[in-house]
Amino acid sequence: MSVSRLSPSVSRPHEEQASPAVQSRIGIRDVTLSYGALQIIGGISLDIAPGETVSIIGPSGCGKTTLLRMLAGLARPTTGEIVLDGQPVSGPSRSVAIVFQDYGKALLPWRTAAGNVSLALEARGCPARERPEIIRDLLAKIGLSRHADKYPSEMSGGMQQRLQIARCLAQEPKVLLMDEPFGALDAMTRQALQDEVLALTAATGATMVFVTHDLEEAIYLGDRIVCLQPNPGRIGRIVDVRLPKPRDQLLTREDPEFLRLRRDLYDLIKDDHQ
Ligand SMILES: Nc1ncnc2c1ncn2[C@@H]1O[C@H](COP(=O)(O)OP(=O)(O)OP(=O)(O)O)[C@@H](O)[C@H]1O
Repeated sequence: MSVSRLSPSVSRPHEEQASPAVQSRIGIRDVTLSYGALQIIGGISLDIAPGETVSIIGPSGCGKTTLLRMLAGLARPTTGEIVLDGQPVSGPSRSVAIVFQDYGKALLPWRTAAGNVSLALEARGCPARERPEIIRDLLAKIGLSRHADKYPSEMSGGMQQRLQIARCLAQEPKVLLMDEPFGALDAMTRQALQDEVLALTAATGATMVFVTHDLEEAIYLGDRIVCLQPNPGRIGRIVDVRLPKPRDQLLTREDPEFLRLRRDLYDLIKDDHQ
């Protein structure tokens, strides 16, 4: 499905568009996490609808990464459970992909761009004869067609991050978890990648949880924004983003609703820091 075929809609567009095949529902049920006596996450419950994008914001140390790691099956809740399509998450799964900010560490330096994407295909048992075409398509989608034979060290930060995203997409994840993936990139690259990720999740129907410190990014990408509060990490507020889709870097950011949300969230974050 091409993104341009998606009709613009307002409230909760993810529930109104035609459903692509791979959508997944996430349930976070009374989840706590403690390291020894220190409680990091204190009782979070949240349902994330199939195909929905939820942005997570909150002050440093409030547990955003920890929550994402639990969703990915990389950390276990101390109490409560995470449920993916009705099944408790008990460890990492190929249907859940995670993109970290630190793209340098996520890529294999001894493999080319094509080789790094191939890794995900190999892991999901994709036959060797089918891989070249899929790799070509994915690299084209993220604008790296001409760089297939380059090694990560020969690529810019933005290119490496796009490659990490392509590798995650090769996994054909039902759930895409992103932990400040664009934090280290310049503004133009960041906006281009925001649009690429939105287009790709719209096309595949993947459910996305996106952690960011950037309020505008949270609004631009999200169907909802979850604001976490610290000590221990818990949900302070959930904000619906009723902005038309597909989003547009100029029109969306000029929309009065966007500006209202930005002001609201700014006030909220400011209050949390006082
Ligand atoms: N393995 C660990 N052992 C002990 N404490 C930990 C561990 N991992 C994280 N923490 C603590 O848990 C808290 C939440 O960390 P987390 O990285 O989830 O926060 P965050 O909201 O993602 O922060 P930031 O915005 O700075 O990335 C922090 O106080 C951190 O020091």
